Amino acid sequence: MSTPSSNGPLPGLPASGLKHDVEAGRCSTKEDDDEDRVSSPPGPFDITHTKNASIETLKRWRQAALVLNASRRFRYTLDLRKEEDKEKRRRMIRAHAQVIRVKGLSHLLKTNLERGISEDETDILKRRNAFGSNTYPQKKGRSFLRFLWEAWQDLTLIILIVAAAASLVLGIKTEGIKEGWYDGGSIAFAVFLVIVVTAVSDYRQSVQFQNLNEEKRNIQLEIMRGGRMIKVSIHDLVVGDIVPLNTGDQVPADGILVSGHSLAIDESSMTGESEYVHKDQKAPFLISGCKVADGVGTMLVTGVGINTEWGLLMASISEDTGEETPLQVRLNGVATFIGIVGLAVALSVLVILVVRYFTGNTEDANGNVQFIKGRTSISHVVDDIIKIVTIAVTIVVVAVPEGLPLAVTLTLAYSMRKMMADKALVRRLSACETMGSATTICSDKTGTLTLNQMTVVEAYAGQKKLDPPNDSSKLHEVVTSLLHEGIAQNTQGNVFVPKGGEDVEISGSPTEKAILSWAVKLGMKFDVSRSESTVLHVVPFNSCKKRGGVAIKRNNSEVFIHWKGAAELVLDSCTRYVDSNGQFQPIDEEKDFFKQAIDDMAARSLRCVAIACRQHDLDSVPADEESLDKWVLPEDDLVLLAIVGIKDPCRPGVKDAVKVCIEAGVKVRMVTGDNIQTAKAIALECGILHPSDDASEPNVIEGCVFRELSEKDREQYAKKITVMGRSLPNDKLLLVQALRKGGDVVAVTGDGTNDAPALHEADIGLAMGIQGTEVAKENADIIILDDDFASVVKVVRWGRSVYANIQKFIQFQLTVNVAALVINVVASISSGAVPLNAVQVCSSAVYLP
Ligand SMILES: Nc1ncnc2c1ncn2[C@@H]1O[C@H](COP(=O)(O)OP(=O)(O)OP(=O)(O)O)[C@@H](O)[C@H]1O
Ligand SMILES: [Ca+2]
Repeated sequence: MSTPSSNGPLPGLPASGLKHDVEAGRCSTKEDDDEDRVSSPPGPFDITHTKNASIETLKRWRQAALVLNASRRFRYTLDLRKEEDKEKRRRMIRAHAQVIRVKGLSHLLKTNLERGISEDETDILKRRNAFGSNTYPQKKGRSFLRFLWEAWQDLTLIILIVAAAASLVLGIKTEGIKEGWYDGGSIAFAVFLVIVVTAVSDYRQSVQFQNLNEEKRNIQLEIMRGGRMIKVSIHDLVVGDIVPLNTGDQVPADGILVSGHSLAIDESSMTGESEYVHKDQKAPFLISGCKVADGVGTMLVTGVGINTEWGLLMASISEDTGEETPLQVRLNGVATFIGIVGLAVALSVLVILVVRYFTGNTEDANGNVQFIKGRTSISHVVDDIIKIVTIAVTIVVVAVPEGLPLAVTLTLAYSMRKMMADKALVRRLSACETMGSATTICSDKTGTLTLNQMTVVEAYAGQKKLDPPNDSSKLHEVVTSLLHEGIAQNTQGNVFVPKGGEDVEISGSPTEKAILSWAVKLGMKFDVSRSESTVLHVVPFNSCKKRGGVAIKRNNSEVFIHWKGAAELVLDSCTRYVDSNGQFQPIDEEKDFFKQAIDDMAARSLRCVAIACRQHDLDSVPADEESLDKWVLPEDDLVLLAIVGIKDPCRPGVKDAVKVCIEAGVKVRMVTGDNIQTAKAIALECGILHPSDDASEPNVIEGCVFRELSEKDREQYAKKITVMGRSLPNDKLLLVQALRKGGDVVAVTGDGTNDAPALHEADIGLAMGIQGTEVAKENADIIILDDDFASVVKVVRWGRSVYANIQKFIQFQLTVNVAALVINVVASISSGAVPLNAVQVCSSAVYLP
């Protein structure tokens, strides 16, 4: 498509009049510009760069996207006769507009849409200087003084501060400056200690959370530079980069869609709209910070860092880490309650003692009545009353458990630090304590219990088993070429062959990588296979469908549809297979053979994927872009090409970790999207299931059975489920809901976008740090940085230690407080003196856990 600079005004032409705004340093669209032109302004690097322009531009762009259809339609609907004709033209132009727009932009940004920008450092540096880097200034957290100021604002401490002041005054008054300050001074010192320690602990926590957020934001992503996929930090992204988007990713910068299939974006973080927004040629603008809810695509980065709306938002908010955990809230309540009780008791004692004093019921050390009306001097009375008040103050001080809230804060901070050291990134402090009471863990299989390092170890192609699996010598060329075509085109992965003859680099999801590298060993030339046909439509793999497909048109105009997905499901849609002579044969008699092969592999814990294809009439392929985008690829009447068994070994350490859980009374359940047989085999391998266990329903269950149950039955079944296979994302959610209803405290681990609802619903959601998608992490309370199930167990352990520590401290604190209170009250009423004074009790109260 050439640059249509000479096309002149065209009716209904989308406002793709991209003009490079030299002042703003980026491209903008002129809304009511009827001329469609892509002007060629100076290159992107001789442009000055201003900050707010991108947002303006973005807004204008959004409007522009609306203009693409709405306003134009109004202008031209007046002439009804020509309407149909124009609509046709419009549709055609719209289809091309995207290409023009992206081409124009990529031209301006000196980006190759297929290969990305070059890997040359100076080029990247130039881009960074011209457009900024993809970072934004952090808003500073609260200062230490702020924490200090907040630390004393607590009812128990206020009571103590007042008591300290009263005690100081009374003490000095009765015993003189030299000895009278002891009581008041020691209370003040205890209060001071509590305030400082609380502030220091809170401050450290806030700094820690800030660092965590920093770490969380530093997302690693794969981008295309110089024709190869490379892994970079999100902060290293520059304008002009080509970034592939997959389900679950976060849009890393502002940009425009280059190409995509079924791409749905969750823009709720920016717009508050919970509906997913479909992105295609008509709405190609991608906003930084939003999440990919479904589909795949490729974007061209046009704005980074502070020049995006997301960047501005991030720079203007500071994460609030001041939330109190439920345990903190509860214990604060307890402390306040005890404080109030102490206050009430002290007041009653005060009243009783004063009444007894004035009614002549008290005696001094010599056994004389203290107060005789008309005889006792005023100064004597004042002295005696001060003594009584001192007793009351001491009772208050003794009763207030000022160390209690502090104990929780410190224990939580301690556990959190320990969890961090054990590779668990705590996003919500409350998760630390909730984790301690978890009664069950629902874990997914792939990546958590297994290593997620997949290799094809068995393969059936044509009618026979390949032994070794990458021996293609006995394969008929029809099978080989169909396989090559299907695998190369039907993938979200990539194969890069370095020019120097080094090892090929394969990127993509672990499953994709395994299949691609298998195909490479079978002799597939990725680039060649891809160039022999063009992709018409893609149905990206997702966990609901458990298969992914692609429609391609060969250079000789033949159309083929390739599918790849969960083996037994794809096999069900197959009616034919290719035999050893390259002939398509009906599958009927052989179906059992293939079924047996799948069961066999699954029983040996292999993940099975089937590859199949079918031919399609060129005539029945949707003609225009719009209906092509909505084309539902036929899934039936397939020809089976191959079934592969992929090994994904159990993590070392998982078996022990599961054992620890079981011994600690935490039930481990496996919920996986994989084949039930594979799931069972892995469950046996890592000790979730014992060979002696009953492996029938409902212990081992398929997702489809569970989802059909009534709500009540689900609750019954859920308790017994140990392994759930072939589950849909929603099944996991149903299980968590059922378990919670049954009274369990549920922890869920997950990595995929499909796990997000369950992670959110769980009492504690744990997302995987390496394989986990951004969506999963966003919905989790804790991120397991090394993806290892053993780390999950460590989190449980530290969570429990929070409870154990606090329990011990409460026992200690309450014993001291209640005992001291009772002794002092009884003694003060009976003898008019307190045996335990503030110095004694305060010093024990600030004993720190
Ligand atoms: N890229 C892919 N292309 C085609 N089929 C795939 C692909 N990835 C996985 N599969 C098939 O889909 C099945 C289930 O995938 P799904 O995403 O639901 O589970 P998972 O998330 O990988 O597993 P788990 O739930 O244990 O983490 C797999 O058993 C496999 O057969
Ligand atoms: Ca998963």
